[in-house]
Amino acid sequence: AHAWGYAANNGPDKWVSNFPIADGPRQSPIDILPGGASYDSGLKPLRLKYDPSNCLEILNNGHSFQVTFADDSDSSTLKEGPISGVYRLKQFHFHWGASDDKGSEHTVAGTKYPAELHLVHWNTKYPSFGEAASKPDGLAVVGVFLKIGDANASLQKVLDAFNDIRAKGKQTSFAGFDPSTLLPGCLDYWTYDGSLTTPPLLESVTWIVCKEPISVSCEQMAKFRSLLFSAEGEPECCMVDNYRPPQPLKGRPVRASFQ
Ligand SMILES: CN[C@H]1CN(c2cccc(OC)c2)S(=O)(=O)c2sc(S(N)(=O)=O)cc21
Ligand SMILES: [Zn+2]
Repeated sequence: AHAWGYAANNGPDKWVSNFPIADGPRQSPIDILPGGASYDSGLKPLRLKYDPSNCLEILNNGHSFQVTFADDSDSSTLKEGPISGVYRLKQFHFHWGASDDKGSEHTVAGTKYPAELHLVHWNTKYPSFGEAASKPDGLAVVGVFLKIGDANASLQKVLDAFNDIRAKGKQTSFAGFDPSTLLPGCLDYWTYDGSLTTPPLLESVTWIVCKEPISVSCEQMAKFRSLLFSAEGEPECCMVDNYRPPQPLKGRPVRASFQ
């Protein structure tokens, strides 16, 4: 069986054959309707504390690129917000389009952004990431939209590492990066119960989607699109449109931390 991807023959519409949960009750992403979200005054502000010394490496996994963090202590964590307990940062990655009119996974009243950042955290009530990944409260992913504007100096540090990871399977050390420099100034968010947006599509994610986007320049978007889905020695295939479209809400409430 060929591996999953984003092409016509192995893309989002085909995932259900190997991952039947693709048609499950709490799939992600979704189209967020601000008018349909209910303000919940009980929602706390997000409490994010990241230690740059936990930053380990950057790798091209053939679906996206990700920056991986050491998660053997509570030094890079997400607390409060809609969650209870302590969740540890495992990795962050992005999804983007072939052009600036698409690329995000979540949409806001149908609006697509050119890219979306995901910061993946796991619940330390479970012994490991792998254990947590299959539990209904196992993961918490903070989503941040990218919008075309000024060049983003913090993002540029990540893009400068791309020459070493152009092809699938390439990785290189990446140290001392503080992911909080990728967060918007305002941390107002929407939250709902969902899933991973890629196989295995596990329904274990508390989604926390920031209302305010961060900026990215056109030139920086071009750099994202210079990565390859393909491995060295294979026909080159540009890594673009690595996003799953919005999935049915199926009656789920979407709460807002702001009025
Ligand atoms: C390939 N992408 C996923 C890889 N991971 C995963 C998760 C659980 C189990 C597993 O294999 C058993 C792998 S992951 O947790 O790093 C995430 S987070 C995420 S998203 N876009 O919803 O934020 C997609 C993936
Ligand atoms: Zn993602």
